Amino acid sequence: MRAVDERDAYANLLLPRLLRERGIKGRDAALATELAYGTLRGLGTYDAIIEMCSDRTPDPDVRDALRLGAHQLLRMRVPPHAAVGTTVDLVRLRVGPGAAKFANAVLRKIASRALEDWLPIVAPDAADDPVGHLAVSYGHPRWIVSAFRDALGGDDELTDLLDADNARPLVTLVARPGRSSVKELEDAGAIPGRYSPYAAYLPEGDPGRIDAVAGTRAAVQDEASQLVALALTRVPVQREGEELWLDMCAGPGGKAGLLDAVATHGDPSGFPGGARLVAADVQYHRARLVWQTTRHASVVTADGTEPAWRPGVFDRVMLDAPCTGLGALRRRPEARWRRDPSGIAELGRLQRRLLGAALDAVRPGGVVAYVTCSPHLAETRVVVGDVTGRRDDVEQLDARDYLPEVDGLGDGPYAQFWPHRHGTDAMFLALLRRRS
Ligand SMILES: C[S@@+](CC[C@H](N)C(=O)[O-])C[C@H]1O[C@@H](n2cnc3c(N)ncnc32)[C@H](O)[C@@H]1O
Repeated sequence: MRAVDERDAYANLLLPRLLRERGIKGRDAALATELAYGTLRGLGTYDAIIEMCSDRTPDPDVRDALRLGAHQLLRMRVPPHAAVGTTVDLVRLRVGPGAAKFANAVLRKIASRALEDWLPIVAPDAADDPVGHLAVSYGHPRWIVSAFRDALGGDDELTDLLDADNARPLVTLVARPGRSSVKELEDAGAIPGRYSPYAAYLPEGDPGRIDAVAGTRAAVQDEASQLVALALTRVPVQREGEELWLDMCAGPGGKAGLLDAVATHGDPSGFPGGARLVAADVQYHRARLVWQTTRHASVVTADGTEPAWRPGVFDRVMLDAPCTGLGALRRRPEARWRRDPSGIAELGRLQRRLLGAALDAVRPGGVVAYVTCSPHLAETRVVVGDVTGRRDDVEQLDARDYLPEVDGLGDGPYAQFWPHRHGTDAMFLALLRRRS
């Protein structure tokens, strides 16, 4: 908690390391993970309740301990005396006896009500301020609730989505075609995925212990990430001989890993195999990760907006654009509090430039997949609409036609995945063909 607050650490990277280093395993590791991730997700709600119960602003150390205590008292089945006792002990140890007394008083007030009784007190009234009400009740910043509501086109599924964001996601694996198989992952304890022919869900345990994952023949990859890459490979393009593909923003290499395998070995439900993949990323260290993940791809460090390749040479281009990542909040517990809507305009300019460059890179008749791991309209439809509106050489395909195994992707021509509908990240896909 302190590392996340003080040095912007990523909890999902730091915590597994801390657990390993300290030899914390099994149920203790599960408890520590729920404490850290659950507390970070619910910060907005807990801070509002803590403020209501305190007569002064707590120091950062004390505030983090109170947040941990609030999560145990309000959302976990920890007995109240244990939640209060351990939190007070922690404050005494880290800060001192005065602060421990203060923490004890605040926690006792928090413990006096259940979460459903606190929410009407701390959250704005639903009738006056529906977005503010949901923001506090479901632990999301207000601007994100608004963005989700706009992207969903209304309120009907909004609470389902916010709930899904607060739930622990299943670990999804991809068995890279030609290199591993779902059967191999099943033998290691995974369950076949719902949509992607290469997906398997791992109900428990560390994916790193699976041989196929350790050997990069399989990897951890969200199912929607797999499907948007497969959709790009399923669009027919007329070409005799080997196709040339580009993954323009490839780091760290999730989609490139799958594209590389399909390019080489083919996909029984679509592409027959026989393509070469060029994978680029502007950051050298991210390009290196792509290089480690792929087998046959040519990997380059390159800025997609200042291409290192000739225009009009690729048959298929994957543009998995840098974005806010609002579609993957369930994976990164603290991310929702760190993002800031002011960054969207600048990201939007980069997304437009990259999409223009992707369309220039593809040959007439070829196809571009524009993908974001965000459902925010300013990063999805608005970007695609602006860029295609300024060109007369682009035809938008109905992306849903290339994902026949998945329902509920929206009204088209885009495909929008949702955590509450599909159990995946909220990934967006537009498929654009360059006119011949
Ligand atoms: C959403 S991530 C891509 C994730 C990747 N496709 C995967 O599946 O693992 C976006 C990537 O774009 C890269 N990027 C940002 N600006 C870029 C640019 N101008 N040219 C190329 N890559 C860029 C970032 O370094 C980052 O690795």
